[in-house]
Amino acid sequence: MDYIASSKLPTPWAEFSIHIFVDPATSKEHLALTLGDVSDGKPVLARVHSECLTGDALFSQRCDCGAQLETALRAIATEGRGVLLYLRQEGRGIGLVNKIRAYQLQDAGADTVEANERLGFPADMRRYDLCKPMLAKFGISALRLMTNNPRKVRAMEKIGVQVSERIPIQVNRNPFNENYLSTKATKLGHWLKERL
Ligand SMILES: Nc1nc2c(ncn2[C@@H]2O[C@H](COP(=O)(O)OP(=O)(O)OP(=O)(O)O)[C@@H](O)[C@H]2O)c(=O)[nH]1
Ligand SMILES: [Zn+2]
Repeated sequence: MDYIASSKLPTPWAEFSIHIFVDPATSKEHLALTLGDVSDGKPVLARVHSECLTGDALFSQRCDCGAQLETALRAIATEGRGVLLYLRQEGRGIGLVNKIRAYQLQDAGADTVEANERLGFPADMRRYDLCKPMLAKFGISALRLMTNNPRKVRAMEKIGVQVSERIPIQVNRNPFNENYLSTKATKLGHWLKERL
């Protein structure tokens, strides 16, 4: 992972620093937002967020991504310290074209996992090994991770990033993402309570 540059990133909640990395293996650009002193060795409040153009930028209610992104940035701002990794693995790694194809299948009745499988993909193709060098750049080795995804916690521990605490991030359950969230719970093993 090649580190390229950093700048200020003012947001409605805090003035973050934004850092751009490029993965030479894929030429993908990945981002990190940091706030405060994250290099003091104490576990850092963190969100490891995979790109969802429709949810993060276009306000889609089909998923919970946009609300999770905002909630995570607000939480980091409130604490005055933290990191958000923004990984460009759209559609759980299948890319934007195939995610919209999967949505088309979902509109016809498939759930998110069945739709991926019908397109010839596993349910989740994401990789998290790139987080290690990104976090190392800021001297971060332990996280208080905001996630409901057990696979993400295991992946962090596998690459040698300690998860000292898992913080639930359940937001924006609505009629349009009810099935998406229940499929996460039943097929992907997410820790999700029935009601928010
Ligand atoms: N293939 C596919 N990907 C989807 C669908 N809905 C959302 N995504 C993608 O799912 C990913 C969501 O990533 P995260 O926000 O890290 O969520 P998560 O792995 O469920 O875990 P937490 O939110 O941390 O609990 C993004 O890459 C989205 O683009 C879908 O219906 N099909
Ligand atoms: Zn989404």
